[in-house]
Amino acid sequence: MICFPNAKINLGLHVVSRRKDGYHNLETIFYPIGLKDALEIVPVVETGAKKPAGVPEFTASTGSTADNKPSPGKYRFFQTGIPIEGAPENNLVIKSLHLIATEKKLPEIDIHLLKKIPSGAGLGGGSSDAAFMLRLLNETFDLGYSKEELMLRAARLGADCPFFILNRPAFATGTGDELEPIELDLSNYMLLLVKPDIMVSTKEAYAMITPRKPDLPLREIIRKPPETWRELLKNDFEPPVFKKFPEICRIRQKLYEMGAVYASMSGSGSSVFGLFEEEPDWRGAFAGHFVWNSDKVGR
Ligand SMILES: C[C@](O)(CO)[C@H](O)COP(=O)(O)OP(=O)(O)OC[C@H]1O[C@@H](n2ccc(N)nc2=O)[C@H](O)[C@@H]1O
Ligand SMILES: Nc1ncnc2c1ncn2[C@@H]1O[C@H](COP(=O)(O)OP(=O)(O)OP(=O)(O)O)[C@@H](O)[C@H]1O
Repeated sequence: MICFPNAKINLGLHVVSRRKDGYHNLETIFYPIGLKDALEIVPVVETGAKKPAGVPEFTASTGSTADNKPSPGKYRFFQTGIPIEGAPENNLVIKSLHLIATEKKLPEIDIHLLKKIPSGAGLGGGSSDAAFMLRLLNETFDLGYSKEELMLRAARLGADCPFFILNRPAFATGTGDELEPIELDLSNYMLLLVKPDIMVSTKEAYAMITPRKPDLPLREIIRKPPETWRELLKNDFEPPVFKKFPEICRIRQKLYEMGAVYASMSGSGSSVFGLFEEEPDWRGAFAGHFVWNSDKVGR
């Protein structure tokens, strides 16, 4: 079975307070977007033990036998597309698998991850893969977890993960795990997403912030038309991250110069998105950067 883990953007983000566990309470709006990875699991009985055709690299062997044949209850992990930092066994997809394997008996599987969502971008790419892996295992092997049970398990894998189980526009509080779906439709806007060649560590970004109560609650701002957001909707990560990486600030400025109704960094960066009423002339405008566009936000 195959699925397509999507990215998210944050519409406003207030870091409200520091918690005793070292994490932070925040307020943000999560909005799913159409930039997607592809994630497939195939029970080995269907593929035999051969390496799948067209996959250039065998990237992980944890749990496999020396000749790369999976042993019972084990897996093989194939990753293509954008390379992912770190050892394959630390991939969030594998962490999801391990989490479920502590509770349920799973057959041997081959896992294929095609990475299209850049990392260190504030787009939640790794978190989405983790959440979709939980969903995929649940559906493929009929494990019987409810959505709420999956969300609780997702929260153990990362603060952004529960959102991707819900995967619809939501107001988030707590560490990002308390989610309330909201009615918000941006499909009349075009989205332009720009990710410079800068990786922002989420942990470091939080360490640069002095938490504070927001001037205006996000819930109120988001009800106003996007044309008013430029003045009202703030991402608390922007000032410290812009100071450290002025190029990210320049990208936001450029998106406004190109006519964006609203432009902001997503999450802790480094990607920046702009909402447009009409498609701007963006081709060639961000040479050397990762650029993605969609004629309807959310599709
Ligand atoms: C910036 C956001 O993307 C906004 O949606 C998220 O808050 C980040 O969520 P995430 O990447 O899933 O975060 P995790 O992988 O759970 O945590 C990475 C690090 O970020 C910090 N962290 C994360 C979430 C949070 N509410 N408070 C934190 O202080 C912690 O230092 C943690 O060690
Ligand atoms: N499946 C995965 N895809 C991407 N990164 C992964 C994955 N599994 C583990 N990681 C690790 O997580 C780190 C952060 O990747 P991620 O794609 O979640 O970026 P992010 O933009 O920081 O996300 P967020 O919006 O949650 O802050 C990567 O540098 C990588 O080491």
